Amino acid sequence: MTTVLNVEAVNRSFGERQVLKDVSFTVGTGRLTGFVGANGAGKTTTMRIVLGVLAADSGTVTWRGAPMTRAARQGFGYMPEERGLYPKMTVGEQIVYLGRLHGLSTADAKRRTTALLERLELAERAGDTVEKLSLGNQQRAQIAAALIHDPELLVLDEPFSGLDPLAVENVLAVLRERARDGAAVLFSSHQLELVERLCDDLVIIGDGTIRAAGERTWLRRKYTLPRYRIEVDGDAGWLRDHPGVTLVELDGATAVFDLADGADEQVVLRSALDRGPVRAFGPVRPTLAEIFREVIQ
Ligand SMILES: Nc1ncnc2c1ncn2[C@@H]1O[C@H](COP(=O)(O)OP(=O)(O)OP(=O)(O)O)[C@@H](O)[C@H]1O
Repeated sequence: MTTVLNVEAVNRSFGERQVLKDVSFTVGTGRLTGFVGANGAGKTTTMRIVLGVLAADSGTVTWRGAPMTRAARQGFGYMPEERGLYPKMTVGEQIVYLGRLHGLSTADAKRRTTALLERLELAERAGDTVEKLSLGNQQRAQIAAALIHDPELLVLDEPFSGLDPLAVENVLAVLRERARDGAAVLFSSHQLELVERLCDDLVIIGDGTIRAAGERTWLRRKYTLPRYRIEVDGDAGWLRDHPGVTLVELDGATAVFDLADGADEQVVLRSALDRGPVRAFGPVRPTLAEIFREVIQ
């Protein structure tokens, strides 16, 4: 991965209220980076600053190691929170028009629009005005608008909200293709299960402060408690009296337990094997929702 976007020590206030406090994180090429946080945590404000729609009070945003320029931003794709397509223009015309604004020839813009609408399963709606589309299809049209010029950086504010599960899969596949082709993708979402499933990297913001950031698998390991799950034949109740073990859950043959500092899970496994077959044994990794709850406290 190559880090291309670097947000460093960004602060921003509205009136007396500081809504971003020393916000720092990076976004790399070829990766999907999920930006998660509660309502009002500062996601949209951060994205607007990255896109230059809003100025930071202090701090820097660099692109490929250099200060952000207007030219660099022209190569970005942005799907803002307040969706901005013209309601009375047809979807096809609108995407072609946006492609032209980004410097594409008419022929190229048309060719790309056809391919993109096809890929987003919106080809049949190309001749419809935006106001006639369902909300989910309007959303897909917005995504097409952000993608028409093959942006190097895609910044999407809640791209999955309001999409049905099949549309989520479709949009997700499209974003993955873009990442695979070398784009950097940053998107915000409230849907933690979704973010957990699809992101390579995560940035968690709470009350204007970055609470955790990094590779998803690394974050999950980092926040893993010394917690284990075991499944045996018969009853696992004997674990209750095992040194170093605190039972969290016991359901017949299955148990979840925490280990005291310095205790060795292999000792517990051996004790279990001494009693009979062990069907499953391993660490319990926290879900993103659990990490989120922990770091947002
Ligand atoms: N133009 C503005 N003027 C005053 N306050 C603002 C402005 N824009 C945002 N805020 C405040 O800044 C805080 C952060 O808002 P922001 O929209 O960045 O959060 P968010 O994480 O995107 O939330 P949501 O998930 O609800 O969209 C909020 O308290 C919001 O009310």
